[in-house]
Amino acid sequence: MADDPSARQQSGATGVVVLADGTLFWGHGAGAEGDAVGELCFNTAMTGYQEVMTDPSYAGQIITFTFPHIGNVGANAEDIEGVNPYALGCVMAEPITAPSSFRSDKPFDQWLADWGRIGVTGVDTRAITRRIRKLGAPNAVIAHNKDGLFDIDALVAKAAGWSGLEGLDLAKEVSSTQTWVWDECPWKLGEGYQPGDLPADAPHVVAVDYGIKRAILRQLVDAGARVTVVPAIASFDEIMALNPDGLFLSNGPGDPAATGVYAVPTIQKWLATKKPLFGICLGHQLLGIAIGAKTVKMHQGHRGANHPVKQLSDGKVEITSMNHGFTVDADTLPANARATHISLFDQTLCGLELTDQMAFSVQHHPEASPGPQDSYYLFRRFVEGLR
Ligand SMILES: NC(=O)CC[C@H](N)C(=O)O
Repeated sequence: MADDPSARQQSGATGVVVLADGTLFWGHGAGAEGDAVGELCFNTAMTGYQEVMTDPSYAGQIITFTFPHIGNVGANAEDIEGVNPYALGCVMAEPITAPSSFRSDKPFDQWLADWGRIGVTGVDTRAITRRIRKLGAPNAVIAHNKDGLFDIDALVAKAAGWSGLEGLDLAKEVSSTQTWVWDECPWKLGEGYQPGDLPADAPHVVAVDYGIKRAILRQLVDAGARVTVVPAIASFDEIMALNPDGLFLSNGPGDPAATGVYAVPTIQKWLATKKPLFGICLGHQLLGIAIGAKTVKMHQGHRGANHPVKQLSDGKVEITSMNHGFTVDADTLPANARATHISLFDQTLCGLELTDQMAFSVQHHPEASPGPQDSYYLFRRFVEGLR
């Protein structure tokens, strides 16, 4: 008898996560209806689901939240890291929790729907996480239909037919296309985001936007830098025309090797000026490639807000926020670079610096949002180096 996909529907299910190998995780749809294909990952942060969803580095990815109380602080217009959600959707264990926060404008479910993002709740997120840990991050489709109508074979084919994140330059897609000035500091209770108000002779940082998080921009300003943001494809000459004291390379989505095709020549020209450089996450990976190191795709990636990272100079451990699926292979660092930080979860490289000029980068997210603030010192170190 011919296979009947409808026979494989689960009664009452309005949402499903479909892996490329045909594995199905049934649940209840939330947010927008429809389907989206990308890489399925997991994030272990206990707070900050809205920041996570709007981090441009999550473009092309579907996030499984391992923390069950998603929705408890609702959604607002302030806690966003990019202009809209970049993650394709999210998978949750429990129904979305009703908001209980004075800062909430709307329930998370409504926010997802308003932005056209799909959620699936009631899923065994531990089973997904165990599977990713064992077998790596799969390509998958997340789908929501309020009548429970899914063409499973078509969804499996869509997941299996997606080319995957490797080789994908997504930075160009999420980057701003214009040059703009950022002048805002972190948020204060009762006051909101603070103005930068920096003197005209404060050091000037040009930040290359490969998918930059707003929290990074706020930390740079808070550390005392005037910041101009340029598109990912900005040329060396365009950057130099802004007369920067330092260059910042942002976080961003996709495969660093693919973005490196146009980013690396610009970075190499900057390094030749010997002026300071600081990179975060994708920016760290791009600096790595620019100095001749190699990046590799990780088995499962690091995504969460509790990742211990050791500073190799003094053995200090900082608890960090992370979101990456690629890593710089420490064994490929050139002679004029050294490892500065490593992950205590798997010893992967988490920071590097050049020994003959001020250029350094970290794989984790010192700006947090969400996550611990142990690594804020890196922004001060960079901006002090510009004076
Ligand atoms: N947050 C980031 O900048 C992510 C960098 C890169 N896209 C990765 O997944 O490793």
